[in-house]
Amino acid sequence: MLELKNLSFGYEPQHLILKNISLQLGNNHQHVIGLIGPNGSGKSTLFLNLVGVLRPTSGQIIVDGQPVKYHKHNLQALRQKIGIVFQDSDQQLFYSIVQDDVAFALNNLKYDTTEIQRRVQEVLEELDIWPLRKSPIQYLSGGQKKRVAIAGILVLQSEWLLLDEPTAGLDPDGRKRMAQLISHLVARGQKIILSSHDMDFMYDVCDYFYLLNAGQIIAEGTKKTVFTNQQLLENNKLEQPWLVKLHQKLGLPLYNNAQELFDQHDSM
Ligand SMILES: Nc1ncnc2c1ncn2[C@@H]1O[C@H](COP(=O)(O)OP(=O)(O)OP(=O)(O)O)[C@@H](O)[C@H]1O
Repeated sequence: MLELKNLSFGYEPQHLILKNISLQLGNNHQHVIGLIGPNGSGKSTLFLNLVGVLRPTSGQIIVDGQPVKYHKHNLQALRQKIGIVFQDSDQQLFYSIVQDDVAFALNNLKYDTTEIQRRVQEVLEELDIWPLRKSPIQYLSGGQKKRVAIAGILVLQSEWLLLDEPTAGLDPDGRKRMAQLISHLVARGQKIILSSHDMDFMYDVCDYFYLLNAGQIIAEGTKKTVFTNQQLLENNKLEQPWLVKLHQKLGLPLYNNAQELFDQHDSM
């Protein structure tokens, strides 16, 4: 479990971006946790605190009962426990050949060569980019780069995966594949925290939400609790997902995802 205890953070100490956040992630069968909030509310900053790239100004992060320590070897262990995929894939790719890039962290951690090859192949196949393994990264499209960046984290087999704006720049097919990838990862036990402004996507894939505004968690709950509260969404400049609009404006049942709606329609 990940726990934040009175966590505050400021890039400058006198100007706090995250303000006294306390929460427990991974409780109550939460598998895909959505972090939502308007631009500049602190979502990426919170992610960077969770993976130890940024150090809280005050308060603590506790991972499986142990407070995070910021020595180099502790941070290396933390990154094997919590992997992050940045919004901008260019931030985490080294512009080498795909398979070398994906193997980079495992090489750094001095894994055995056979194990590295096995994991890299497994993940590239899983993400459907095995045919690209020998391609130079600079020749890939944005969506392909995103998958390579995810592959480079998945090979670490971390318990937690943080995805910052995973659908940014993806076409509808890429977006659909991302949703499929998330459900596939969750089915095999991966815990995911993701942040996105695409509320339809978030509604589809997440099972619990935290709403961040001006560095504070101002609401949390299931998709039903958060997304049927129109005032809360308006106050925080968030779009209501189309399935919730169908429910509230046309009186349809509140479906969990589009597939549920279409299955229901087909069986009529
Ligand atoms: N490196 C930095 N130095 C100083 N201030 C920063 C830095 N990075 C972010 N900020 C500020 O911190 C605040 C929160 O930014 P952050 O990127 O965490 O928000 P966000 O919720 O992820 O936003 P968005 O939805 O636009 O991606 C903003 O006011 C931003 O200007």
